[in-house]
Amino acid sequence: MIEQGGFISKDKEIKKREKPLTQAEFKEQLIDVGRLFYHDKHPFHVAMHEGKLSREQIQGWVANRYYYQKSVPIKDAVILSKLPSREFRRDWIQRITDHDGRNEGEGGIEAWLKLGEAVGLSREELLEEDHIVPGVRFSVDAYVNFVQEKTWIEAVASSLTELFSPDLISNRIQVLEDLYPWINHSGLGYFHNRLTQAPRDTNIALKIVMDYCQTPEEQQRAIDALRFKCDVLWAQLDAIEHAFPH
Ligand SMILES: O=C(O)c1cc(C(=O)O)c2c(n1)C(=O)C(=O)c1cc(C(=O)O)[nH]c1-2
Repeated sequence: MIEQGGFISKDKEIKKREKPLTQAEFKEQLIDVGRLFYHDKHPFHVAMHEGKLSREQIQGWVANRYYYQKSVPIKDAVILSKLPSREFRRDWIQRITDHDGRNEGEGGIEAWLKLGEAVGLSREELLEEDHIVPGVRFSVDAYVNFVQEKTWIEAVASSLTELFSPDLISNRIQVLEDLYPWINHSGLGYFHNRLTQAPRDTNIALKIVMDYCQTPEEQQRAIDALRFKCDVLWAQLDAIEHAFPH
């Protein structure tokens, strides 16, 4: 099904389909994209989970991913502005509050700054963005541009990588606690919070995508959007790995 170089030959068949996939087939296709292309399989994550990353590599990852963290609520604000109903907006706005917080000292970005401190980086270092490498900036910006340029439903579909994040993140918490004893474990709150936030968010997003993608073309565009997002996550790790080699 997957060819080396990243082509799913199955996709070509779907593009030619005249009938839409059933709901079950459509969901299976989405899950397949994650199974094949999600960043849990990236060599940098694999090395992290084997306890093989140095302090500098962990710090490089945390400092660079700060750029993703700070950009996520911006892309969600773009999606919010495009959603077609107040019911959808009521749900989606929660994502922005989760990251930005309602008050000073709250929210996911704040929690990420605390993670920075837990791995030995000052808040200032993260906020100044001195360690962010071009490939990370480019890939994250590509995600924000994608949701700006594409239809609202493709933008929603691109968030579905989070279907796959709870397994990765719960393993990551265990790994960071067990294999990196120099990290201050009280700084891992960000990841604990995502374990409830991500499933809640993806239940909503998946239902919207399943309900609204009815034609073969709409279904294919959602699958492609999810594949694009996997590439965004993968490209970030490529850039981090290159800047902080094993
Ligand atoms: O640590 C991870 O592996 C990971 C992955 C993802 C993802 O799969 O997109 C997100 C996050 N974390 C995350 O923390 C987060 O807030 C988030 C928001 C989104 C999104 O696309 O809206 N993905 C992710």
